[in-house]
Amino acid sequence: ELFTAIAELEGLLHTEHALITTICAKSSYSELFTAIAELEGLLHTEHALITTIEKYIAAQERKILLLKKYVDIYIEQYEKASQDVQAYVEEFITDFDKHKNDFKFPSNEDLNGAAIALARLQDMYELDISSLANGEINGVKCATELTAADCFEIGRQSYNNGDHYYTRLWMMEADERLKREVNQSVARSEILEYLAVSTFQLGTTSLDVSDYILCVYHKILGHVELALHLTNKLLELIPTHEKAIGNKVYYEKIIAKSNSVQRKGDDETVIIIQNKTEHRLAYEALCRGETTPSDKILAKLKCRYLDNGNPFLKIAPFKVEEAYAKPDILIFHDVMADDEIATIKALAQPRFQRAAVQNVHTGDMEFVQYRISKSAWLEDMEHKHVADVVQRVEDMTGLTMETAEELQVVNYGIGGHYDPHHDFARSGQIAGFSKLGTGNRIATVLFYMSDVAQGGATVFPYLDVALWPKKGAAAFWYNLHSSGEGDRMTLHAACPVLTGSKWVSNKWIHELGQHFRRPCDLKRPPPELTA
Ligand SMILES: O=C(O)CCC(=O)C(=O)O
Ligand SMILES: [Fe+2]
Repeated sequence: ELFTAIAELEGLLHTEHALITTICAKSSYSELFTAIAELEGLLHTEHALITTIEKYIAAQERKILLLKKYVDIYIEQYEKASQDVQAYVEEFITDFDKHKNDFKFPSNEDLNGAAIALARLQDMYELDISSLANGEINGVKCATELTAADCFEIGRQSYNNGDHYYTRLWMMEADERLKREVNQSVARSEILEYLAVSTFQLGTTSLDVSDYILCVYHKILGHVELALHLTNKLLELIPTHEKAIGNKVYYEKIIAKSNSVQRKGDDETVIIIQNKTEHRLAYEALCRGETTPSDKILAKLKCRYLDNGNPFLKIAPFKVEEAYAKPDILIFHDVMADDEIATIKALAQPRFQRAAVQNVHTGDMEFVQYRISKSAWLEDMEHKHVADVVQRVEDMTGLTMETAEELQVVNYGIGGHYDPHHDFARSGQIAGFSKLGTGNRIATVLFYMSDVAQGGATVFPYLDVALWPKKGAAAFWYNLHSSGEGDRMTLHAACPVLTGSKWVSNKWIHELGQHFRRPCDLKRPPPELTA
């Protein structure tokens, strides 16, 4: 800015000089008059320029003063440290310890949770590790590139989670990246150590990568040989590495023993079969947007305006889209305004708690891997916007809100999800809401308070339905048959968020008080649909 300003000023001076020369050279008054007027305008410009430059200089002087202040602090610290380094460091650590709660650092638990979430995303969305490490998701650049040390850290966390499959993959990526790094971010010996151990472990155990995946490792290539090979490489780097020396002896013993037994084949490939259940595969494909209901089912679905006989809604009816029929899943478009969403988010955020579930044996609240999100409850009275939204649910559904639960606001970060579940409580099950004496959760209204960049669909695995979050829209379905029995077909899930953040709010409507609004039906549901 200074550069531009000075250049302008110079130009201005030239103009001014030329003008004065002209004025002096001319004798006509009218011309002088015109020239003076111009000169006045010029003076204004000049004044504005001078003020700007003065402001700029003042700002620079403040910066210099700030820098000088820091340099003084550093000089003081440097002098203190050079007198007695040890005392200085000790004092620093005690001081830091005292204040560490004032800062927010990611804990080991955070790091661990991040590694689990990453494995979930890799698995669910079939992400390629190298592109991920390049900061790309599905060809879109989303983040900065990972260093070998970053990949190593993810691998280390995977190892701590007992996930040798991903440990191996991340350590291999770390090793690849290390080859290209000028300033090596991690020691190769550390990578090799984890690589060897995870290779060995992967061969000896059939492991659960997640609840649903059973990896079967075929011992075609001796995993022990591979682990030994990696350990030898490690020993080339650090011949005195105690653990490696121990492992080498151990692996050699196993190989010697197995050599005396007839080896089955000499095919040098590692085959890992992911043996997921059919249900799990269908769920994952649905989350990736690969499946839809059949054309026959889709052809019957309609869009319509709905006023439920309400005079106000005659003027501005709800825009309703059918996402599925029997069980009916409806999408209401534009039922939460941007300012309502902003209010609800702002009220919920300070109260957010990580979703926890009660342990049936101990009664303790525990964090669970199948539901990762933060949530808070809002009362109608807290804000007009909350009350308005709840009234809207009554208008949309025709059901009373008297016995409904408070509005639950939920936020999912990257990797946040909720595995397939029913919203109703099964008979005999003690869900938190069962104690209310208002009956079961007859229906759900799920508001979308954000779009989601990638992932994060609400899916119904039995129906092949995927609802993609659209800010301001809401989904509605009955969880119970009109007989009062749970409708098993309403099984649904929140797919992991791949990029972006997902905000929703749930309004769970209860049975009590709905008898005239949704009359009971003694006809039992068809047997295949009974829970
Ligand atoms: O977030 C979603 O898409 C679904 C949430 C849900 O099913 C629940 O909270 O019960
Ligand atoms: Fe749900």
